[in-house]
Amino acid sequence: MTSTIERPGLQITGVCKAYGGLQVLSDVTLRAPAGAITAVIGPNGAGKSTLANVISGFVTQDRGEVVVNGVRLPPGKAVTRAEHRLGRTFQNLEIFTGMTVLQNVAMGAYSRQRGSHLGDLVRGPRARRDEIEVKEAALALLRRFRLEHRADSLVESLPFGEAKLVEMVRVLAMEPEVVVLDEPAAGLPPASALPLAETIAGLAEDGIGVLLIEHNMKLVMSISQHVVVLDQGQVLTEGSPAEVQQDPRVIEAYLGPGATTSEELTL
Ligand SMILES: Nc1ncnc2c1ncn2[C@@H]1O[C@H](COP(=O)(O)OP(=O)(O)OP(=O)(O)O)[C@@H](O)[C@H]1O
Repeated sequence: MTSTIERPGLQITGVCKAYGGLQVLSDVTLRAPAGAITAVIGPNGAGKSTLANVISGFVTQDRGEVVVNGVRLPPGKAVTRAEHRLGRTFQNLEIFTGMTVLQNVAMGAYSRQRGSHLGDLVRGPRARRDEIEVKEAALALLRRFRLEHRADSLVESLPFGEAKLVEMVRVLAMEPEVVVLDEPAAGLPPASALPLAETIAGLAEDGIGVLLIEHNMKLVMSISQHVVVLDQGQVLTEGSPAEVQQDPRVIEAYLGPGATTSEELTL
């Protein structure tokens, strides 16, 4: 595996975005290096989802750039992200209903191949070879995440937690260098928190740069190496989980002026 020095991961520099008169992101600069979990936290409306949308090309920034391993990503072009090895999960689950779990995961692998030889996928012996490879890779991922018994189930028949895991596995099938996880714990029962934490930590151990956008502070503080706090579209502060939890500005941003307890940030 290449070293993290050769693969610097995700770099966001000076990103600005306004909707009408509302400045939603102001000069946001942060980095999510390969092999580590970088969390973005902040109160409701801080701009976290907008930032995820800018990174993944669903929203076009007014200024600033998004770079993955030294390559600048074209603003507002979500379809290019797979070829730049950037994957993303969504706050509101994005899965392909009407398809099986295996087909969902295989779609991730196909999107990786799309740039190279999509035409071949629908004709010729190479197409059949590719199809077999894609299926085997998808099955291997399902085994790794203990989902192989669900391979032939329609994805909409799964419990919510497993469907979310399928979404993540589909992203991994793209063999991403960087993943943006938008509130992976949202809607999950508390019992799912530990396996989810292990899954996300495993991505970083595999060398992926993880940008984790999350409201669940216990999850964030237990697995992140670096935490960036957004407030009103600006980076309020950043540091280790311990530093951020103790920062009076962070406590105030979450709990209001005059607050002194960090209880809510350590839940
Ligand atoms: N398409 C849009 N048009 C106008 N305003 C928008 C649009 N998208 C987001 N906003 C506004 O931008 C601000 C930031 O929203 P965003 O969803 O990015 O925040 P967030 O930190 O993800 O919030 P939450 O934690 O509640 O998901 C909010 O005031 C929101 O109303």
